[in-house]
Amino acid sequence: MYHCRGGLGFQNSHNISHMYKYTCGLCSRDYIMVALGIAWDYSASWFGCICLAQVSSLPDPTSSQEEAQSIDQELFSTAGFSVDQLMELAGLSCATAVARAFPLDTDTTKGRTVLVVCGPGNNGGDGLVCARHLKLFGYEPTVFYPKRPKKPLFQGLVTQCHTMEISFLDVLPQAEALSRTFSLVVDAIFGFGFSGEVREPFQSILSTICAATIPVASIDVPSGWDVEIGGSSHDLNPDVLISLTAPKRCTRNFHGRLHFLGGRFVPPTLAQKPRPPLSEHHKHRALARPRLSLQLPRNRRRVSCCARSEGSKLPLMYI
Ligand SMILES: NC(=O)C1=CN([C@@H]2O[C@H](COP(=O)(O)OP(=O)(O)OC[C@H]3O[C@@H](n4cnc5c(N)ncnc54)[C@H](O)[C@@H]3O)[C@@H](O)[C@H]2O)[C@H](O)CC1
Ligand SMILES: [K+]
Repeated sequence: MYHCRGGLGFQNSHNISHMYKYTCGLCSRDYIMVALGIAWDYSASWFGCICLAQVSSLPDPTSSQEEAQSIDQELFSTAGFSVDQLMELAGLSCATAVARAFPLDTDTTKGRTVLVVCGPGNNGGDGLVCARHLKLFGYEPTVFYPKRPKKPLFQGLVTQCHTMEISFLDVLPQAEALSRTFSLVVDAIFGFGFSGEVREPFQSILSTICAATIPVASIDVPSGWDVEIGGSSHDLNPDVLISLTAPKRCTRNFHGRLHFLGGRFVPPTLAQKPRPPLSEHHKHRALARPRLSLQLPRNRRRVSCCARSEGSKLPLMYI
């Protein structure tokens, strides 16, 4: 399949001799259309135009929920990482992305106050680490952590936040007060472990965040979105998304301002492996081994052709 459209689908045409230069309305690449055969003299809009970027030749740069979970397991097993190590790197990359997307105004305290809302799983753990690093970067993070797992890992992260003099809220303010008090919400409620309908108290929490007028930066997955499909118009609409390890399928429906790819811990050997489920990959006929847009060290961006989040057309910023 090609990015195939009639002339109306393209913008910025100008005549170059007998060829026409177009920008593909789907992938924004420039390409030359040469008029072919009997239709040589006809107007460009008459033609069906073929963008040389074939849809099927681009590897799918996103990972399914199952793939994300299997990569996660491999990182812990064959790659020898511990969860707290990965969480530290994930949380640090989230704080770095937030600092890039919402830089501090050095003259005022404007934009310093960040509310980090943490969920009951590892996504929430990333949020706690992110809060700690934000504090070190000069922000004033506050954490709301309504469902706290009893595991030592999470208890330790809470203690670390307390030691950093990060305050915790007992109750989430109403949307208006929240928008007045904070400049930004970091959404660390759910990541790739989310499924089904959002249960309380998180349904009400998400409604409040949606009703607030301040920007949201989501960690890994916009909370409440189906990891594969995405969200609806009633759901969270984050300004910034920080995907971890690999963008999930739902990021095709992300239309925010900035999309980062963080979590710099994937060994190249793991990044180059084809991913299950193979049945899905068989759909991409032109490619025997589709590769994900996995996070690699800066000097080894072997998958840089995927550095674009398909669907949203936003460039991925490696952090
Ligand atoms: N390899 C990596 O990229 C790493 C990513 N990390 C982060 O970990 C999360 C995934 O963590 P996990 O604990 O598996 O899942 P979640 O945090 O997304 O959520 C699980 C949590 O949520 C509850 N839950 C699930 N569905 C619902 C629902 N419908 N309503 C209410 N509650 C729900 C469930 O019971 C659990 O308690 C990943 O996204 C990254 O952010 C790691 O930090 C490092 C490695
Ligand atoms: K999230």
